[in-house]
Order: sequence, then C-alpha cells, then structure tokens
Amino acid sequence: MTVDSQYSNLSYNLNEIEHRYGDNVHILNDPFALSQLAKLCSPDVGQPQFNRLIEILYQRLLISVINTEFPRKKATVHSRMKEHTRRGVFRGELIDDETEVVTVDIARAGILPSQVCYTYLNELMNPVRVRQDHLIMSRVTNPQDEVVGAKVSGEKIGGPVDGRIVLFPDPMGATGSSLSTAISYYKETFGGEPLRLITLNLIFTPEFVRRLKNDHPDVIMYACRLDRGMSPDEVLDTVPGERWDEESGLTDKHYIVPGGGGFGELMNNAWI
Ligand SMILES: O=P(O)(O)OC[C@H]1O[C@H](OP(=O)(O)OP(=O)(O)O)[C@H](O)[C@@H]1O
Repeated sequence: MTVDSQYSNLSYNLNEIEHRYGDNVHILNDPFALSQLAKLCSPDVGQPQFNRLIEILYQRLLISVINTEFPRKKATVHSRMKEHTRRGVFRGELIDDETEVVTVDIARAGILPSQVCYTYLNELMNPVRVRQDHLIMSRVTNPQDEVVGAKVSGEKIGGPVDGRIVLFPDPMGATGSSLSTAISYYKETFGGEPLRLITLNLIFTPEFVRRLKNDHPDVIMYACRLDRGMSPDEVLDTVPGERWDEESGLTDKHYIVPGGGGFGELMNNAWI
C-alpha cells in the first residue's frame, strides 16, 4: 500500500537560542518552559508546587531531546478503522521504541528529574529497554565554600551502557563538577561506546558548558536556560559564547545567577 509522503521522512528542527558554544550544545527557545522556569525560581514558590513544576519542565525538556536525538524507524500501525477499510493503517516514521535508554539519577537534585524521565520513557519506549541508574553525589567545597570538585559516595548501576542513549537529568549545571564526574565514572567503570551521552539541565552556566566540553567533548548538552548573570553588561549584549572567556553565571561560592537558589534543598526540604 502507498505511504502518505508527509510522514515518510520526518524533519524535526529544534527551536533553540543562537549561541557560539558549538553544535553539541542546545538551549531551548521555549517561552512556555521559560515562563514555568521563572516561576520555579521565584521565592514565592515552595512545595508542593515546586516539584510539580519540575515534573512539567522535565517532560518538556525530555520531549525536545527525544524529538532531536532519538533514532526513528519506519512503522506500520493498524488503527481501529482497519476493520472498516483496508486504508485504516498509519505508515510513517516513529521513534524507534526498541532503542535502549538509561536515565541516571544524580542524587539528590537529580532524583525527581530522573524519575520523571524514567516514567515518561516507559510510556513511549519498550519498557524492557529502559533502565534507571543511581549515583549518590555531592559537590566538594573548600573552607571558603568554593566548589573544588564532586565525589561519588554510592551507586546502583544496572550494567554497561554500550549502544545505549544515556541521559543525565540534573536541574542545575553550575561548575560542571557533578556531571563531569558522573560521566567519567561511567567511562572509567564500564568503557564501551554509548550511542549518545546527553545532559539535561533546566539551567546551565557558561562555566558548566566549558567544563563539560573540555572533559567530555562527546557529550550533547540540553538546557531550558543559560544563566550568565555575573557577566559584565557589555558581554550580556553579545550572542552567548561570543565572549565566552568573559561570561560568568556563578557567584564566588558557585551559586548560579540569576538562578533559583538550591534546588536540591527545595526539592527535599533539607537545608544542607
Ligand atoms: O555543576 P555543579 O557545580 O556540580 O553543581 C550542581 C550540583 O548541585 C546541585 O545538586 P544538589 O543540591 O543535590 O547537590 P550538592 O549537595 O552537590 O550541592 C545540582 O543539581 C547539581 O547536582
């Protein structure tokens, strides 16, 4: 039977903000997400609205990643109309639901984001091919409260990641220490060739992007927002990445600006 040409080769163009950080970096141009994220970061929002907004935003970010990065397959799906007419069949490209995917929970602020991704991936993909891993991590600070690294203090990892898409949903990408350490942990423990390594931040900074690019040039980065609020005014007037060396989104204690405060603290009502 003939195929309706409009669905035979889907072209999907991510709507993203212009920048000079390179092809592996994607900052969504998404008014809905920006609006919900601004609300999430406002001092008026606490539980239970905070976690509900996290869920809404991660669904949104995950869908952008799926549309852009996940392999597709040619599919034939009978509709309920098939019993009335032989034309009751959809033929076209769909997401390849046999792709293996791992979502990594970066505890603690990444717990809920990863759980949201895991739940939604199970709805779309063959659940047998979807896995969730856990890494217990903390940023390490010096006596001046500056972040000097991150450490893994525990893990439950379901196995190697060869041939799989590996997602790292962590709401804040500040210095990049946590996600760089997490990705190194996978590479050093298992080796192999993942299909793609993808970070999903609600907010990341120019410092985060630089750290990840230097340490892991193979990683693909997605964020709803780039925060570079500590940059000089004339740098804020330029396209992101054009004067990357002068950009900054971090205070001297490595909190994101404009940012939203400690997401891990707010998510768990635990002020440590
Ligand atoms: O890019 P980085 O500088 O590593 O920082 C960001 C980390 O801090 C936040 O988490 P959380 O509050 O759970 O962690 P913490 O205890 O390590 O601050 C965030 O979600 C990252 O995991």
